[in-house]
Amino acid sequence: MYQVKLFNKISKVGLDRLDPANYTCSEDFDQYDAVLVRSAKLHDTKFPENLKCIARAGAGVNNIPLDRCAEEGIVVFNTPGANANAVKELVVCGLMLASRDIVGGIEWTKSLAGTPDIGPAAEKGKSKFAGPEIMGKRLGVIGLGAIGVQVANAAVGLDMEVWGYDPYLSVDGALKLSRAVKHITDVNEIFANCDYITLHVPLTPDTKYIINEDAVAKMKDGVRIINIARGELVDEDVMAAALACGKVARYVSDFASDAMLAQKNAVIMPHLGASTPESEDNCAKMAAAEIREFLEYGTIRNSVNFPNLKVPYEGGHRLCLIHKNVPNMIAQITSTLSAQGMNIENMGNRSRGDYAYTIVDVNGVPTDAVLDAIRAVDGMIRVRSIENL
Ligand SMILES: NC(=O)c1ccc[n+]([C@@H]2O[C@H](COP(=O)([O-])OP(=O)(O)OC[C@H]3O[C@@H](n4cnc5c(N)ncnc54)[C@H](O)[C@@H]3O)[C@@H](O)[C@H]2O)c1
Ligand SMILES: O=C(O)[C@H](O)COP(=O)(O)O
Repeated sequence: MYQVKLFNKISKVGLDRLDPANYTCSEDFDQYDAVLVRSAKLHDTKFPENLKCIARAGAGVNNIPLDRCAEEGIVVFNTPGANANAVKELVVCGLMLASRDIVGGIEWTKSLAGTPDIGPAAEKGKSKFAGPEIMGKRLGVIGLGAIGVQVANAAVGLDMEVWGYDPYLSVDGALKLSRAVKHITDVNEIFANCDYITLHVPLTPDTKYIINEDAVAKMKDGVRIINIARGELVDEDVMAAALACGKVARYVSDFASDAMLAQKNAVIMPHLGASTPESEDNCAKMAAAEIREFLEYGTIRNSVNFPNLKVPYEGGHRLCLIHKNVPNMIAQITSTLSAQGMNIENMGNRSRGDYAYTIVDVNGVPTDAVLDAIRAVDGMIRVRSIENL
């Protein structure tokens, strides 16, 4: 029986994919084999020794200590693209919120409740909330991954002129991107030329404060910025000053902070990007499938800290080995197994940065002595023997 610790509320549709005959899910476990999480911060969480994997039902993994997990042989997954449509829809809404003062207008209209002749009174005040159309304006999309591509294509459909920047654009992303999107290779061109800028990069040490004093100084007066990606991508001191002087006409963000809530021209939402039943279900289903494939077969799919690897199972007993990516590991694994009298029926190996993953199917159930001998190989991080495969 595998125990799955829930650090956030996870859609039932996903939890239902974890067969109760083999899995129990709870928020209360101290010992657990797997974690299901959304945005809960795990940096200060001490993980139990039996934790094997963490599945983030969502895209951003900045809430998870990826390096520590890699060192401890804990595989971290996310669910690429599973909430991209939900975010794209909120960004389209964000373009409108960044244009006309829709929120201010709604609040003001509410304040008229009970006013005699409310219709004409509302008409009289509406010009305060007017703003430009997006058609024909230039939108800069920074980050062309699952979300950025969808946002860029949707904005083309709304007759915007779209510029896109992503130095690591994948082949898949390029194939999905509308040909009408102008590919930009220097982010400063986006800063200098766009009327609207939307952020779709992960939060990493490289992207923190991508919107900083230099970037804002290059921007057009009255630029409108949408940030449904992460609050820390924007230096809020800089943004507060830019909003106060009108350099940035409006900032639409999905991340609350006192500094931004104090700004008249900031529209702040409570991290609503992925909060649709469809995307919550999609993310939870994908995350549950990743946990099952890993715990039951050793397959790694959509990991953010280990290589992906699937070895078709054709019989034998499966060993899953997480180790350092250093010379001689495979030779040591195979020679250790053969010294213990075991034959390798099938195997696969992939590496990623400092780490590697090997799946070995052997011709019998390894004894504790065999497992201990493999554990003793220099550079080995974790040895798991899959029972009942
Ligand atoms: N508000 C929400 O609820 C919500 C929901 C989903 C995702 N997000 C955020 O959006 C981010 C992006 O999500 P995604 O699903 O598109 O992820 P993704 O991994 O598919 O795309 C990220 C893209 O950013 C690119 N990138 C990385 N560094 C870059 C840089 N310095 N400049 C330009 N591009 C760079 C990558 O090459 C990749 O194509 C997530 O990491 C998360 O922080 C927020
Ligand atoms: O990175 C993500 O997927 C989003 O920020 C969604 O976070 P949530 O699952 O906490 O809504």
